[in-house]
Order: sequence, then C-alpha cells, then structure tokens
Amino acid sequence: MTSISAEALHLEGVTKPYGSRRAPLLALDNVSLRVPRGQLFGLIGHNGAGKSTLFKLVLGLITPSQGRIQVNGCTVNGPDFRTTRRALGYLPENLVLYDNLTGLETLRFFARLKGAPQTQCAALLDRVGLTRAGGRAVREYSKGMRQRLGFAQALLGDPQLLLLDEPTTGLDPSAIRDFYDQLDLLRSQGVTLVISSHILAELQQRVDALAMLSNGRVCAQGTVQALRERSRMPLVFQLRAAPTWLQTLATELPGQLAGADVVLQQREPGLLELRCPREHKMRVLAWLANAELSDLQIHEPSLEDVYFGLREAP
Ligand SMILES: Nc1ncnc2c1ncn2[C@@H]1O[C@H](COP(=O)(O)OP(=O)(O)OP(=O)(O)O)[C@@H](O)[C@H]1O
Repeated sequence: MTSISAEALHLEGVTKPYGSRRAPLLALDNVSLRVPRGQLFGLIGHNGAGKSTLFKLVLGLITPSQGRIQVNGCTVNGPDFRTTRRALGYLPENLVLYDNLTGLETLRFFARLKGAPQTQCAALLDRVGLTRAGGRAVREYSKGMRQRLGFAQALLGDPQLLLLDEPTTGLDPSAIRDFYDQLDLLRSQGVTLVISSHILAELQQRVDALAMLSNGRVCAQGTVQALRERSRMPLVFQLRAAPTWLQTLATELPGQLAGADVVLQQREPGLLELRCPREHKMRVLAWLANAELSDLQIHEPSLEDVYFGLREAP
C-alpha cells in the first residue's frame, strides 16, 4: 500500500466501532491526525473518548472498520509492519505485572516477548530509578514503582515511537518531574512520544501539540497556543492598585474600552480582575499604561479552560 505520510504517526479517516452491527458504538469516528517525528504529542479527552482505542489501533491490536494508519510511513498491519512494530513502545493504562517476579525478572520477561536484548534490562531499571528495588518481588512495589517499571518495559528495544496511556497516574510530583525529564531526553534523541493524560496542567507546558477527543471525534488539534486562540477564552488581567484608585478605574474602564467586551470583577480590596478577548489585549494594555497600578499580571487561559471552552463549542 502506498505511503500517506513519512510522519511518525498519521491517521486518516479512522473509524472503530464496537458492539453489534445493528447498534454500533463508534469508539473512534473518522479520526485524522498527524504527529511529526520527534514531537511530544498529547491526547486528551473525557473518559471513554477513545484514547486507549486509538493506541490499540496504532499497535495493530485491533483493526479499524475504515481509514488508514501509518507509523513512520508504514501501514499498520501491512506487509512491512512486523519490523515497524518492533520500533513501537507502549505503556498501557493498566499494565498487568506478575507479582511473584522481581523487577529485573519482569523486564527480562518483557524483553523476551519483544525480542529486545536482555542486556538492556539492568540499564533500563537504572534509568527509571529502580536499580535497588530490581531484586524485590513486584508484589512489594508501590503504585509509583509499578508505573516506573511499566515505563522501563515500554523503553525496551529503543522504540522510535512511544505510546504512553496515562503514564503519570499514581506518581508523586517529583516522580512526575523525573518522568518528563526522561521524555525530554528521549525527544532530544528524536523519539516521538504520544501521551494521553487527564492531568491537563501537566501537559500544557510540555507538549508540542495535542489533539482533543470527544465522543470518538477529534474536536480540536494543534499547539496549546493555537487551541487557546481557537477557544476564544478570555485573557485575565489582574490589576493591583490603591482601593480608591481602583474604584475610579473600574468606573472609567467600561466607557474607555467600549466594544471590547470587558468583564470586571472586584476580587478583594485593591485587586480588580478584568477579562477580555485576546484581540483587545494591546488596547487594554495601552489604556493601562497610564494607570497608577502597583502590579499587573496577565493570565492566559489554562489548558483546562480551553478544554471546556472547546468542548462546549457547538
Ligand atoms: N473491548 C471493547 N468492547 C466494547 N466497547 C469498548 C471496548 N473497548 C472500549 N470500548 C468503548 O469504546 C469507547 C472508547 O473507550 P476508550 O477506552 O478508548 O476510552 P478512553 O478515552 O481511553 O477512556 P479513559 O479515559 O476512561 O481511559 C468507550 O465508550 C468504551 O466503552
């Protein structure tokens, strides 16, 4: 089959129904997305939006009823997919581990399944900070340790494309930071990473781009900034000044910025919050340049704001 793309991951018109033919449930409905090589790409969406289904399709574990999927230009489950499949790493949402095996034995077991060199196992345990625990049975591992072992398993065979399904669930803040440091390192080595997460604050500073799934459809796709602009969520200005001065400001502002769709809210004495659409940012700033403020902060909408803004959009 001809290549539709040389990108790390390319889905075109992918549909996956579950259930009966008469009453199918579309877990994915005409999904198209592109992930360039070397990107950290986020996948977000509500429970049941279709994120895990998308991963399973990319791995060739299930097949779509329509559409095409390519990994590095190779069609999933096509004639050359065996080789490409070896260059895929996957951390499932719920990785099944054998409690009686040690961490090291677990990795060796997965290495055999994957055809990866056994010699990688000790180095990978070290990479995820489990060297000292490597000889202990997995039954004694905490949730975070299991998750790190799962990550090490996904790294077996030096994958070029890593699919990580909610990988930070159960990790404490410092483990989350270590985990993203590892992702940065992998990305700097040219590895492409697709990560699903419900922790939007965690993704917003880190991903190159993301896709938002809702009921099996891609409802938005792009950089966080592009999605911010598309969502039309307002910017929030926090103005600090002497309370009496602020009162004058609050009275004058609506007239001065007529037509700018400004919403004002007195948060506390001396703190006024102003919300307005992004396109009026410079106009607001120009007006505020002459105001006697003691402090000014401008807040971009968070990825969570954007998520709700775009989900609610018709
Ligand atoms: N094996 C299956 N048989 C029938 N329906 C399924 C199967 N797997 C998933 N589904 C359905 O497909 C839809 C998408 O599920 P999926 O697990 O991909 O969602 P998700 O976005 O990963 O959700 P979560 O965030 O809760 O992990 C859901 O409605 C789910 O019930």
